[in-house]
Amino acid sequence: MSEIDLKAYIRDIPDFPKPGILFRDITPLLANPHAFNEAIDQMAAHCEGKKIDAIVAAEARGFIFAAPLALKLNCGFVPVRKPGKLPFDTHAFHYELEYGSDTLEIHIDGVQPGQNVLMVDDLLATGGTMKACCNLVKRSEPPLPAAVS
Ligand SMILES: O=P(O)(O)OC[C@H]1O[C@H](OP(=O)(O)OP(=O)(O)O)[C@H](O)[C@@H]1O
Ligand SMILES: Nc1ncnc2[nH]cnc12
Repeated sequence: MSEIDLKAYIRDIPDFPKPGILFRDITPLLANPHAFNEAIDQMAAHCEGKKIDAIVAAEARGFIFAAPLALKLNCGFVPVRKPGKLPFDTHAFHYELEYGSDTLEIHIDGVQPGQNVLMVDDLLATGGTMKACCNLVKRSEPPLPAAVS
């Protein structure tokens, strides 16, 4: 059992970036290697006994947790990025955020059919980013070829 209270490393900033938003600032946690490591360990503990082939995460803050977790779980890391950043063919999904809207993209071959995928992010607010990532992964599964007999 850890002695580290991870919540103590998350700073609340009222009215950022807009009035009415309580921003959960994770930079104090990232600045402390013990707290950061503990956060990754706790995420990994949730995955114990599960077969995970790939982690999908959205830039930018999702990457911070997804990359070390992928190494720890010995699985692949599939980036979801803002438009125009991925060089190969992409699927795109438009979604609403707590303070705006955005589009995210994934490479069409980022996730292979049949893979067990873990979605990772630093935080859920409306859940819009997570939902967008789920939609992108669903679209990555090419339809099954028609069956003939
Ligand atoms: O549940 P939601 O309402 O979707 O909000 C959570 C998302 O918002 C933040 O990302 P943001 O788009 O601000 O980008 P950033 O990671 O580049 O800061 C955060 O890192 C999550 O991905
Ligand atoms: N309240 C919040 N704090 C930090 N990041 C966010 N992304 C979306 N909503 C957020």
